[in-house]
Amino acid sequence: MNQLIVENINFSYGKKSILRDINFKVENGLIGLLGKNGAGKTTLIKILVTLYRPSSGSIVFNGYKYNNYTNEIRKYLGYLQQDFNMYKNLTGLDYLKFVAKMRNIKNIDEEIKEICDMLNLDKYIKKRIGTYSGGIKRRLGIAQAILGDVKLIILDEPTVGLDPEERNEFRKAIKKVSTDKIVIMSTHITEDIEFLCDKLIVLKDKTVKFEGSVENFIEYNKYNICQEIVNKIKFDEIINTEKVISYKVEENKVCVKYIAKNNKKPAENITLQDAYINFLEE
Ligand SMILES: Nc1ncnc2c1ncn2[C@@H]1O[C@H](COP(=O)(O)OP(=O)(O)OP(=O)(O)O)[C@@H](O)[C@H]1O
Repeated sequence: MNQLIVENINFSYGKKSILRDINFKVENGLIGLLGKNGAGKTTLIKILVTLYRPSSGSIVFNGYKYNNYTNEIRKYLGYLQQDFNMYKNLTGLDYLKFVAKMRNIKNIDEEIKEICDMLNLDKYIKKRIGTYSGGIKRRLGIAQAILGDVKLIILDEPTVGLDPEERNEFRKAIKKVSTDKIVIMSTHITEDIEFLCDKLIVLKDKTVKFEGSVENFIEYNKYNICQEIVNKIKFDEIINTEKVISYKVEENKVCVKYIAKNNKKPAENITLQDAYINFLEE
């Protein structure tokens, strides 16, 4: 079992404090890192991939302390950055071979074949990257991130710009990859992780405000969400007086969910998105 322990991390850009007392512990599986735009996800990711050094705190991966064993840790790291771009004139296969050589991988052909099978890339791999759709490019991005003996994979907003079908393909691929590795994926889109991630880490006010399962996150928030089925007149009243999370029009009625602190009858069928909107309001 792989293990990443982050303790009391602080980080500032100059005098601007971005992350404060970041603590969490993760093991194998898919971990969703959720936070609003600007919450500090990319900054935290750059620390986790050893590009930035925190001003204080410690990170330990499988017993290796980040500050003391940066080179060892890099051998186990796979990273897909937010603005990932590849050489358009290379084929996917040439690109993966290039990455494999840089990482000193021995059984290059075997390993590339295995990864392409897993990510359904075989059909495209001999074509030039310039001809790929956004979704295939992103899957090639994952392929390069998992080549070799990587055990900690970090993906920064990997679903941005993908259409719904590509998102589904991407989700299937990433779930497969995360069975025997730690995969941390940042996003501000709750749908990306709702039914997939084994653990959720939510960044808010510069720190980790929640760490646990999606189910626990929903449970934690549900007593602040009220659901009512009302007529349109009542709905107009609610929308003017309450913080509405979501609503659905059903014939002459509207099913509306809104924030209502400490309410004894929580809404049913609360989604991660509903819970997250309430959490951001707190
Ligand atoms: N190089 C930098 N110098 C100064 N401030 C920065 C720098 N990079 C980011 N910031 C600021 O740090 C904060 C956190 O940015 P970061 O990119 O880590 O957030 P994020 O959660 O990844 O957001 P997004 O989803 O928009 O990428 C923002 O206020 C941003 O403006």
